[in-house]
Amino acid sequence: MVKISKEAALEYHENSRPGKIEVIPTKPYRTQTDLSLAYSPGVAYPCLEIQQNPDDAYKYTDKGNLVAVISNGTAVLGLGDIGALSGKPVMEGKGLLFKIYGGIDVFDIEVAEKDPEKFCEAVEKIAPTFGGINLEDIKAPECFYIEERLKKSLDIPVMHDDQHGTAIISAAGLKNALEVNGKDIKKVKIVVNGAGAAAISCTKLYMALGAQRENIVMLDSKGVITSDRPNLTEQKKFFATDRRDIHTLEEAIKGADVFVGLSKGNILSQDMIRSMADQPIVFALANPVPEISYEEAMASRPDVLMATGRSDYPNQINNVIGFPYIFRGALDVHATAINEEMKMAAVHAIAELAKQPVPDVVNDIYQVNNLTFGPLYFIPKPVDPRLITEVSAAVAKAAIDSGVARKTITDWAAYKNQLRELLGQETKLTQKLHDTARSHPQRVVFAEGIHPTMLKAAVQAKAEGICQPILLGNDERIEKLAKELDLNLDGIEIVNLRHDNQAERRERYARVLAEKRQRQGYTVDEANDKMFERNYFGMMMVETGEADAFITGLYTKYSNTIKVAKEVIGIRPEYNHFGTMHIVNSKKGTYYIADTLINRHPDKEVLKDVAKLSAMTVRFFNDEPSIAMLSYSNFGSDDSGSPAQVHQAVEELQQQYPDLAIDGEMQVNFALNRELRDKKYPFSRLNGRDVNTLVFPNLSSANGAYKLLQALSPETEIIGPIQMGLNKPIHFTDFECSVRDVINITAVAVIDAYVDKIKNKITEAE
Ligand SMILES: NC(=O)C1=CN([C@@H]2O[C@H](COP(=O)(O)OP(=O)(O)OC[C@H]3O[C@@H](n4cnc5c(N)ncnc54)[C@H](OP(=O)(O)O)[C@@H]3O)[C@@H](O)[C@H]2O)C=CC1
Ligand SMILES: CC(=O)C(=O)O
Ligand SMILES: [Mg+2]
Repeated sequence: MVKISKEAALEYHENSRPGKIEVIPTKPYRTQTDLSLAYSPGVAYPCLEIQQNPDDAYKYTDKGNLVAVISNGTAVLGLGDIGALSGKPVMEGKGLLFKIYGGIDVFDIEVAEKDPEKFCEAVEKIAPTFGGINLEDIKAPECFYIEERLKKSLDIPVMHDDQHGTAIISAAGLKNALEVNGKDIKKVKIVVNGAGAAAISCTKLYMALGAQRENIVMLDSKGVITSDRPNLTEQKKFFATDRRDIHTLEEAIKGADVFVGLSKGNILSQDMIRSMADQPIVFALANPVPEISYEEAMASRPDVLMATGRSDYPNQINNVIGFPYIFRGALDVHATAINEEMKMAAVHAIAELAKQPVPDVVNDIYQVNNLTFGPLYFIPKPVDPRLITEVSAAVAKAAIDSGVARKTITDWAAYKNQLRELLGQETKLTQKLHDTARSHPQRVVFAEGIHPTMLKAAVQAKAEGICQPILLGNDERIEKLAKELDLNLDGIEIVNLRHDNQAERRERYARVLAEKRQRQGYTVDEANDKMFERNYFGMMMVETGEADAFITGLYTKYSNTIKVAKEVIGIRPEYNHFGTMHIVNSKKGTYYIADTLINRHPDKEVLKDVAKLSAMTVRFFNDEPSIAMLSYSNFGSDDSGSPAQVHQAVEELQQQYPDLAIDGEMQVNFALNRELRDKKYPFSRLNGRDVNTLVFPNLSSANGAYKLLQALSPETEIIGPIQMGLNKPIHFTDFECSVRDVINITAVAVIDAYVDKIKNKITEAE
């Protein structure tokens, strides 16, 4: 677990430039025209439109995606009343979280005003700027009045995050923790330490989930809140107990099932936890120092179900799991409020998500093997990419159903896709690939069933409906690994190709292969031996039609796989070579790069085949190829060696395919800059066209190019390698590829297999 030092935290905030956020323009601004549109005179037009119709502010400004994080600094984390300015790092932090998790822009606004009336007036005056208001770290009881008044006076969602954000997450956590220990919310005894903004709101929500008021004891800085205490605020009075036998936390907590701390650090002892009932739930949520440290709580007794507000321990119950997504959903339907229905929808969506298999990206970030629902994982991690789709969609839907939405959503699948895209989780192309594969799932053989990445990918691809996986490998070892990784193998076939029960199959495959290659000196005995190798066996499954596609490469060297593929599957009759392509999905657009893996030193003929295969593959992805044949010279400027070979390949291809948009040789900058190319080389066949396909002169340059992009711009998605030119859908993976990479390739293989089947049907019909 990461330990943070004061020095590191201060350096983080100071370094490169002070603070954590900045404002970035979203429209072009480089030319005189751009500036005239962005500002005077052009800007006057949207102003006048908004004057006519105020709702147009959502159309012409960032209002609909802009939230104010507003605080007066009176209850900053558990640090207390440290003042508006001192709270600014927290508010900037919230801004950062809104942006990275919800794609929402934030202005943090620190108002140096403790008087609730004056504070509300200030907020009301600046409200037109925003699509929503997140009140933050304002102390109780003032926060209750402030929120109520602003909710009434403003027609945009207003939420005091410390109250409702915390309530939503901790209610989801409580619901799930009670599922882990099997206790009934209606019967559990709950001690809430703290009676401020967060504590009051959390406890109300637990009651909405079924907790009984008579089972709840609340404490503030003076001890147990009993009904005979004078001068209780309205909120505290509501939770005051009639019991007279308890005064301190130590007395109150005896025999309790649940402790919720929303007070301050280090006030809960190990003995107090030991005095609680079986399998006690301890939520020590004060920040930054919890009511008891995670280590101490865990050491107090073995059956404790523990959560803190911090990111460095298991079960982080922190409003960050809620506010970005709650506001996202509310903003997307132009909600006028965040109401009880929306909050409850968020509780259930968050609780449900913790029970679903965890995506690899989450395991990777936390450097764990497999997070699974249970004592150490009963609340989703803040980095879970599914939170935005599940929680925001649930909130938006509840807003529509409860009548506070000014805009409706009907296509929920499209909305979820849009949310994924917003955070760059999925580009349109991968979505399209997955959707297409899902509509025609095929039988895919995964060669390395015993590799954790491939096993996870196969299970996930099955769960997503992309394919019916067949795993090659030792069934006992695969089952053991699946158990360790907590993967469900239901409905997944495992073929132990070396087992006796596969003898008939091996012999049959050997006969087919030997017959196919008898003119290349193959004997049945030799072929029989080869069937003990997974690449031979797996490819034969596809060759004989017992499977539709094959994925390999996590263990095996390409040179070996290529050799086997050529022997077993063979190259398409109209070509003499095959190759691979990588698709690069960048902010600038989608580019197809070839040949990235196969042909080390291509001659002119190989280059021609790679270019033709690239054109075919780009069309396969429903794009029109516009091909630049690359080199380090332009259109004959160097007439020897590698450029000359590219030059000649282009000449022959242009003659053979007069309609194909292809030209070269050219340098990458001319390929990617149409204006520059058109100006300098107006004769080019690519004149007026953007290039989308880059055929490199050799393997080193193509391979280096996509790896460079991968390393320099992690936000760029790279799909591949995509095999082109073999007779059947045999696809390769990179050694170091992720589960997601394998799933993407699986989707390509499935589509490839489906297209093959259609083509075969057409040929048969003819
Ligand atoms: N994990 C999470 O997501 C969140 C955690 N929090 C944490 O919860 C805590 C409270 O925040 P918030 O409600 O906004 O602040 P408030 O100032 O509104 O409330 C603080 C409450 O704590 C009580 N308190 C202080 N000391 C003690 C003590 N020794 N024993 C019992 N109660 C005590 C105060 O009592 P009194 O009423 O007598 O003054 C008050 O009721 C903070 O540590 C904050 O970081 C808050 C929001 C979200
Ligand atoms: C998390 C949070 O909002 C707080 O501790 O105040
Ligand atoms: Mg807070």
